[in-house]
Amino acid sequence: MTSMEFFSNPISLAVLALIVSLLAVQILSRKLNQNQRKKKYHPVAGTTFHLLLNFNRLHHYMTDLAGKYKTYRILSLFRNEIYTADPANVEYILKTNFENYGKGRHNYMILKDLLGDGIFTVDGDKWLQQRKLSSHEFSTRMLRDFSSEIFRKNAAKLAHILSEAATSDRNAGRVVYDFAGKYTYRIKMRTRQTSSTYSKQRPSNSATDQVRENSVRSTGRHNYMILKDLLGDGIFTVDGDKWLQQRKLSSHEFSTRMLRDFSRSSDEINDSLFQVAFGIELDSMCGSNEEGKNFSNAFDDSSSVTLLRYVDIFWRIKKSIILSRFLQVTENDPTYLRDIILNFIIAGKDTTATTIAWFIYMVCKHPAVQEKISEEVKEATNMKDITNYTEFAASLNEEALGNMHYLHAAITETLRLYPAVPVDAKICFSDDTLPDGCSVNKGDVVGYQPYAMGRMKFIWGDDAEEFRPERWLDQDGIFIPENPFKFTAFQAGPRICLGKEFAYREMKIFSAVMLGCFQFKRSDENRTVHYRTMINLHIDGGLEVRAWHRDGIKSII
Ligand code: HEM
Repeated sequence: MTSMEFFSNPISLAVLALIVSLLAVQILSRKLNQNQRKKKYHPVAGTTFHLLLNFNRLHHYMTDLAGKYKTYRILSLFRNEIYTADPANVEYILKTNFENYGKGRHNYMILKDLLGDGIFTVDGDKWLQQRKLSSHEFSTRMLRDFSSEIFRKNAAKLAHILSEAATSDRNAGRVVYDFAGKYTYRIKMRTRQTSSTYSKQRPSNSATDQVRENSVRSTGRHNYMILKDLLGDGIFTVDGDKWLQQRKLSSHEFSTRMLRDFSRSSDEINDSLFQVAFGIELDSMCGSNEEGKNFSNAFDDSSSVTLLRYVDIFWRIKKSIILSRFLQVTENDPTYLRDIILNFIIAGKDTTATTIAWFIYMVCKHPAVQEKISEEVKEATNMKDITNYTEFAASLNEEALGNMHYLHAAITETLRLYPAVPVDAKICFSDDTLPDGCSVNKGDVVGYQPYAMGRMKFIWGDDAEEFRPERWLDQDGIFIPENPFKFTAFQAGPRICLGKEFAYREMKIFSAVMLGCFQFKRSDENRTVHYRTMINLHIDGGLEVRAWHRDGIKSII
């Protein structure tokens, strides 16, 4: 067969094509193998089974591994997990290649039942939108002043509780820890109140708007605007067709014998209404149902705030600055607003509460630090004799707080050793190589470890495990922040904690009031203090302390 005949024969051409493609596959796969062989991976330190076995002391276990390997792999059935304590790798995943490491579907599926589509669970545009809106809210002077006022008020309240315990010389119990929790719970109630109020804003379309316009005409726009946030388009706010429709429906319900008989058995109006309408027993009279009590209080507050609108000519301005941007964005999706709010509650609630508890634990272990903070607080507030807790708390203005460098350092040192978020996992979106030269694959979990990092000698020196606030101060006693990729308690990069300043303000006000007025000791110095393994680093079983009035402060109003 001549070459001409060979190339014009379809069978020989097909055979040739087959041989060429087989060769190509062989060459490619050899190259791929070579590449794979060239890839370097982090050392395997264990499996998820090992993490499970060490669950109760998980952070100790992971700290040991980080000390040994800096970055290591944990094998799991479905995906590799890579944990790093290496600041260069941390900077890379949190900042340099930020786009490639996010919450991902894995985190989203785990968290979404609790946190929905809030800032903690989403990536990309949805995250950016919430980040932008929240950053704006957090940077307002109004939020700063408003929150400081609440912190000071509640810190004074806490001082009264502690004073009572100190006077009666009984165990101050878990006052510190619980109060922090309760305080945030208050905020939660406020937020809930606001959210339930505002979530009454229904998705609007032109038809419903028209009905609304018509039905409010005779009540007067004035009343409607004042009442609609609390009462929406209910029977109290509307007229015309909308009122008639609700009136007819309710009259029918009210006239049924069943309703009459059922409601007769209840002897308290408020409660009965709830039971009748929704099947929920509020027990607002005896207060046995905590949720019911809180709901009733929140409802009363809403009612009072609504009435205030009739006399407060600034109510529209106030409304427009509270959550207004969030409301605009979520107008058609009340669930989204709920998610956003819930994420903020989760973000701010346990983080500061647990940190204050660890802080008190630390200053009990280090009485000299406790004394130094107390001195600093008195100096910064110019208060030699504290005679009134409320007055003292009120003296904790921005300037005074800004001068408390040692307190700032002690709180930061607490967070270095006991970070509220001890480990934080991202998902790798596409194959990548970390700065240490090791590869990570698409879908791998890549986590940084604030708890382990806070204890690494290669980051903090030989005294890494010691509580030493001085490490944060220069020779003039001025606080010097650390590289955020080494001190990762607040995360770092574009997704750094939004509430960092807010949290410091809150923690400094509470600590200043507590240590300015009282001396603390653990109730049982021999009891081992350990964390409980959960998302936030809680003290297992809480912290029991005793409080004494500081020199000269005995009975205080
Ligand atoms: C000691 C106190 C706090 C610590 C240690 C802390 C720590 C953190 C950490 C580690 C993250 C990153 C979580 C993640 O993306 O997986 C974070 C995010 C966040 N924190 Fe904080 N936090 C504290 C207090 C607060 C407070 C009081 C607020 C608000 C009132 C707050 C609001 C937020 C928000 C909104 C985010 C999400 C930021 C984003 O994804 O862009 N935090 N915080």
